[in-house]
Amino acid sequence: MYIWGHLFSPKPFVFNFIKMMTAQRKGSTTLHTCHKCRRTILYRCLAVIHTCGIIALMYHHVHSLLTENTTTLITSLLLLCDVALAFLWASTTSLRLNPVHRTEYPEKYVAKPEEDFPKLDVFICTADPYKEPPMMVVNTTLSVMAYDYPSDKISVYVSDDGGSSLTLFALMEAVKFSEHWLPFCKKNSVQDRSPEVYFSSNSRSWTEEAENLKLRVSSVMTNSPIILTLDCDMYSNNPTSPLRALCYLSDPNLKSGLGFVQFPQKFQGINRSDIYGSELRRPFEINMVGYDGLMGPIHVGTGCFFNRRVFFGPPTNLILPEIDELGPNRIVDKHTLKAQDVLALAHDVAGCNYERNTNWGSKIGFRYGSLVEDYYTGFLLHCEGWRSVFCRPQRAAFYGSSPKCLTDVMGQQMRWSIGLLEMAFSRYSPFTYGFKSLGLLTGLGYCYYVVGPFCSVSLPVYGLLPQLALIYGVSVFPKASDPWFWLYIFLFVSAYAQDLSDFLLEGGTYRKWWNDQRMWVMRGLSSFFFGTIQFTLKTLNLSTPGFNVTSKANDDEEQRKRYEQEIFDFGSSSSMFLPVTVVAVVNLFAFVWGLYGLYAWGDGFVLELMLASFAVVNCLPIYEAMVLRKDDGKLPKGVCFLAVILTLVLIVFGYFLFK
Ligand SMILES: O=c1ccn([C@@H]2O[C@H](COP(=O)(O)OP(=O)(O)O[C@H]3O[C@H](CO)[C@@H](O)[C@H](O)[C@H]3O)[C@@H](O)[C@H]2O)c(=O)[nH]1
Repeated sequence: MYIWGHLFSPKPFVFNFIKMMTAQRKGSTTLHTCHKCRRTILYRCLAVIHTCGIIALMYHHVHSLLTENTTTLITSLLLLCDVALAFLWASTTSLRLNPVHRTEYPEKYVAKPEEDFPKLDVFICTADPYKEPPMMVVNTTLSVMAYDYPSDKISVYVSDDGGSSLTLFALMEAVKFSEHWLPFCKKNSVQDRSPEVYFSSNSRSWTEEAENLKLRVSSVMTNSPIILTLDCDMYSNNPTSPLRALCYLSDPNLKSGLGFVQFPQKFQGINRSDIYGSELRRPFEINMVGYDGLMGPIHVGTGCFFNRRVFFGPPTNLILPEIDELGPNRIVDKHTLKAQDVLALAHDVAGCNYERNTNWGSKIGFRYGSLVEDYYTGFLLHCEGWRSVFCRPQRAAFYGSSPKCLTDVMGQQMRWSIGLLEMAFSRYSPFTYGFKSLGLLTGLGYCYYVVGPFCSVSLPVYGLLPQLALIYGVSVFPKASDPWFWLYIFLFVSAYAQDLSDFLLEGGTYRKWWNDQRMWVMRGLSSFFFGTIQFTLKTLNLSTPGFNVTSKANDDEEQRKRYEQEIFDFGSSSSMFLPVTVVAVVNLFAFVWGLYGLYAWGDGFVLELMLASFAVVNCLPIYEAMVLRKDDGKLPKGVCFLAVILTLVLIVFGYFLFK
């Protein structure tokens, strides 16, 4: 672990941007404001109507089960899937009932005396110099060191789980460079403080263990009351972020119970219509404003300013660590920083075996037990009674890099789904734990993520069963002349319309929404599907899924071109896409067959046909990658061949099910 920051000579800090804004806002002393989103009333009304629709659908299923003997298995399967989807809808809706938007006024903070600027420890983690190029780590480090904040109060702790000499060397060079870079940025009011971004801009104008170690070492050396956690690729894009966080963390009305201020994750280099849904707008922005009106946003691992006290028990019950030097309230004299005994202790608490027989990871610090340690830790902190705040300045606070290859996107989501399943089946499952302390809406909101992998059951059923039924002329949905037909239409339109409006109201576009909803289905049929299998194998002790670091490097020129041209890249190891390819082929077959059937069977299969046509439109990139493309990003012949074989097997299986 390397430590930089206030080891440099302190430079006077200049708040040009802030001074400018101060002139505009003299008078009021409020550091932040919060207002409810205007859509709230409409959303609440829609929630009531949609709930009635879901109850009616359940009644319809149960009634069919009791009265129609022939389709018991099919109706039971559809009922099961609808229960999972209804729960997913309910958990999303809990986040639509009280969304809020906040504004903070960092320009007012600057008027405060210097002692009101608490010390800030920044934790940056890296693990793999191939997937996370050292220059990326350097840029992130320099960008936070150049915050509009007293330099002598910032300490940066970088941990490298890969132990790379190259990363170490790059950081040592960065230290030398920072002596020029920091004064330059502040003197010239540069806003892009990641050198890479600044120089490329034409305007010129596992981790939680890696985390607890930094928590202890920083306790010994600086013990700053505020901690910022960052992934190595998340550079600072807004130098006022610490002051914005302080607008909340220093507020006497909030401060005793405020655990953390979470900024959204934003990504650079995403193509125009975001074909892989990489902006992750729903988890990182839409849902966050919903959580913010309840107990506060979930923790998403990076871009988060913590109150150090949050790691030592509930707000009303301080849990002290095993040695006094690690306590959150101890004041460290900066002159002792380089003392031999301090360094020796820092070395000691960083040891691999230090945590044995202690509360680290269970009652104090970041919590162990899931591959989504951020979500897990945030959940337990909220259960302890801590609150959080979502801070989304107009100029994005941080930018990171998102995977640009579909296989990497799916790999990352698969890891998340395994982590979420670990949580779902743990003692601290959001399904069963915490409702009492969190309240119904926040509790349901936390379930939103853990219920996601369970939809990997609903999607194949909805992607295959009605289509196979259509092929054999068996109807599983009501006919167009049946009044229940309109219930299905209503539920589909209502759910999708709400999803679209969420997206548009939080700054998305129609094209991005379309791609995002397609990725939701693709994730369900690949990442979540294989994640569930991996989790099952892990539970049976047959495999141990690890933390496969997401690649942030993008060296493949052809792949980069395809991404920029918005062409799907299925990569070479495409077995991950077998289930979704099978679903694509079955739906195409059912769609063509259903069109013919429309003449032969009349209006009996309108819903089945609509479903198949919706799937076909969504699967257009898959058909293209199977048949029309010749480049390296196409679906390999082996996967296409297997998909066709499996489709035939399913059609034969359908014969026994429906005939
Ligand atoms: O053994 C490890 C593995 C990862 N990392 C670092 O952890 C960070 C996140 O890893 P990444 O591969 O980028 O994971 P993502 O899935 O892209 O990250 C999201 O999801 C993770 C798991 O929920 C969170 O830890 C992250 O903060 C969050 O941004 C990176 O800086 C890595 O260098 C380590 O330090 N040690």
